[in-house]
Amino acid sequence: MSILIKNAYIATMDKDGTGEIQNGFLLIENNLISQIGDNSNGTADKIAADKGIDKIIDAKGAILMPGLSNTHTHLGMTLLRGYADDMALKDWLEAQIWPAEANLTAEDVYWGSLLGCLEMIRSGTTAFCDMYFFMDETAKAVEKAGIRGCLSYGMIEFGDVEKGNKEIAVNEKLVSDWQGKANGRITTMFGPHAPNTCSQAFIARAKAAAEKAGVGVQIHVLETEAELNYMKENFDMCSVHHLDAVDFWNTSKVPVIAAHCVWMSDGDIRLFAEKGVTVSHNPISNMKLASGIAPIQKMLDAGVSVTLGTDGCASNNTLNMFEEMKTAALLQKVGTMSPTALPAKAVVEMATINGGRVIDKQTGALKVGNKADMILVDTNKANAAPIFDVYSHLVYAAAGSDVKTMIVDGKILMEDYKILVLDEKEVIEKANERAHSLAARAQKC
Ligand SMILES: C[C@H]1O[C@@H](n2cnc3c(N)ncnc32)[C@H](O)[C@@H]1O
Ligand SMILES: [Zn+2]
Repeated sequence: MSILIKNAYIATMDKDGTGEIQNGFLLIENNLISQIGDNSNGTADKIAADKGIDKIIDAKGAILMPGLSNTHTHLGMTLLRGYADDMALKDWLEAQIWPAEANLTAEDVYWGSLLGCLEMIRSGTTAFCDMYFFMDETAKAVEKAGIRGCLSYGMIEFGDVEKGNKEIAVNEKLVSDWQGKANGRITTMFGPHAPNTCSQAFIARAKAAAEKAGVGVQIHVLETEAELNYMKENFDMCSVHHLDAVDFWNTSKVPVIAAHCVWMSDGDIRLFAEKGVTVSHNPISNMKLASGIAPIQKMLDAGVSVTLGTDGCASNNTLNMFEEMKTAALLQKVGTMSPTALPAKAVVEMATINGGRVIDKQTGALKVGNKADMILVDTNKANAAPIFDVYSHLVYAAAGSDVKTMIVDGKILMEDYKILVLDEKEVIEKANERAHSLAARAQKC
């Protein structure tokens, strides 16, 4: 299968390469990008005449860019969108979310995950990094929807060794069953939940298991001031140093993603930069739960690789990375009282190349040899006139609903706003049904 995209404004997001191409073309052969370049001399038409191309997309009036990577989700939780709002994290989890999740079934997570995939396709996310339960179901949804997913099982052990053994075994099975499946679109990680819900010994075990399996690890860390205080009271140090004591942040063997990182000290930031930890910044969730403002500009200045995530749909309440990009930029500016903090291009890099490469090294930028994961953003829109700077447009003016076409691993998932891989109506209906049934089981209704 070959796809030739022509007449596009291309934002390659290739940090060492091309940058932007005003009138560009891009050739996809099988699942890889095989050519990319300037089309002002009609190169695309010459390629089409020379080679038999299966599909030609005229992208005039659109921005072609890498698909967005959402590096922190709980996809099955999409069923809990709007289930409990306007609460602080601890209360929200303990009084509302965990009791609801105690009633989850595999079928709930399957339809919740498919709904999440649908929303991600519609709003430009080609890859995501997940931590949840019944992960076989999320894997099946990813397989069907055609996007890219890095899946971990959310392990909560609360210092119970027996429970810890079971949790590790479940995550190990996820890795052995799904790593590399769907032509490599599905990858896996280990997901110890957080330093205040899992013991230090358990988190160290999870890291060792990840290294043994050759997959990454992801964790929530320093999300709230309450976590920081709890760690200081109980261990006389913050979460970052508590885990550094067992060498958790060492990334020489496998990648480590730290979600939230709101309450990081300057020393914690230096340590993450030295160790090569990837941070997943979740500004909307942090604002909604009033967790605080992560020092993202400081992290970037220190050389930390920062990416963007939505968190679960119940604390956001969407999976829309365009909203996340705009919020990230605005929050950092108001948080530092500096309008130069987190400029637009840095935000787009967080959502594309930085996030992409932690999920799959061959994604996140449009360049020859990378996997063909990309989107077309429609600029035939009132909110897209005029465009003086493509990054400014993408962060401050574009909407997730401007995404008109998505290709993942060389396959078209949405073309001209039409979803080709899922029955949209069925997914929405079934997800609604499962959500209301879950709420009834959890005695919410
Ligand atoms: C994997 C586990 O993480 C929970 N979860 C969802 N959102 C957050 C958050 N912002 N912080 C911590 N845990 C969260 C899920 O509800 C699930 O219980
Ligand atoms: Zn989370």
